[in-house]
Amino acid sequence: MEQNGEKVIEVKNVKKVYRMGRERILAVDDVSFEIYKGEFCCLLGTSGSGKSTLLNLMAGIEKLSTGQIIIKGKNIHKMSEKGLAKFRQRYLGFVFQSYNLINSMTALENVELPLVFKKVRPRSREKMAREMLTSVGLGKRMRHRPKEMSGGQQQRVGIARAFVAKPEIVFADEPTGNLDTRTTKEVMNIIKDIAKKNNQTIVMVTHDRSLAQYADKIIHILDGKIQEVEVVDREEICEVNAAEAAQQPEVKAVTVEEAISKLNQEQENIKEQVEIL
Ligand SMILES: Nc1ncnc2c1ncn2[C@@H]1O[C@H](COP(=O)(O)OP(=O)(O)OP(=O)(O)O)[C@@H](O)[C@H]1O
Repeated sequence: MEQNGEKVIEVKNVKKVYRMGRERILAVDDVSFEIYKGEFCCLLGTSGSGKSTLLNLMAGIEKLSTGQIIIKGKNIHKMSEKGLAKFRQRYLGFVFQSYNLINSMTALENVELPLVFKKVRPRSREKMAREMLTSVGLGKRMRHRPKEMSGGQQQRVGIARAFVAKPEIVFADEPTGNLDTRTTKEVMNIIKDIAKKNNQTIVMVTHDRSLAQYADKIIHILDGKIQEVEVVDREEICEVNAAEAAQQPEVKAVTVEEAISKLNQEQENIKEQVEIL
């Protein structure tokens, strides 16, 4: 189908090969597509189909083997590391399945983080972060740390952090993968509403067919290849009919090893934030 508007992302004949000793894994196999400004695009496929690899290539987190990825007219894989980091700060936001919040920081401080990297002044960045947290319904949770919030609330902090600097494009990798059905709906609606209001482009990876109903474009991936591109007529989209039974929270004992591993993960998260944001 012909589409009008500004092409914000062009993926051209992209391949990604991983080498594991003598084994060669073709994770993304000659993929081409375009995403337009303001589109909500969903990369849909089963586990191991190559969705996350493709998203990471589009976000410049992974290096491609061949092909081109053009974002806002710029070939991102030709940029220097510094140039790419600046480009990400300016144009891109990220939402992760495991939230990737910094546990030692409050919700407010987590949301302020991209603005710190953008060198926004403290007073303005606090105001922006407060407004963003209020808009995702967390006006009363600003001083809470991630562990003092539910999974859905943590992901709302993750969304506030991804959108606070008003990036043109937000990449989301299984953003509701750890949430129950009711919270998934809330989180998806928040992402969709904020993006529509500001004409932001969303690229979301999921294996969950029911989430594709939020998208304008669904790219079906199988074995690293595009099977089909569906451009959805928004008027025809109907509400998900999924069961709303909230899951029972899991009670789990934590061993000393698990606690140490969590602390190490925390360090990794901070490092990752600094690299990505
Ligand atoms: N760093 C890596 N090194 C080697 N192989 C990898 C690496 N990352 C991914 N792969 C392989 O590439 C293929 C695609 O993986 P990818 O994570 O992109 O799939 P996915 O569709 O996102 O799966 P899931 O939904 O389970 O996350 C898989 O066969 C995977 O084993």
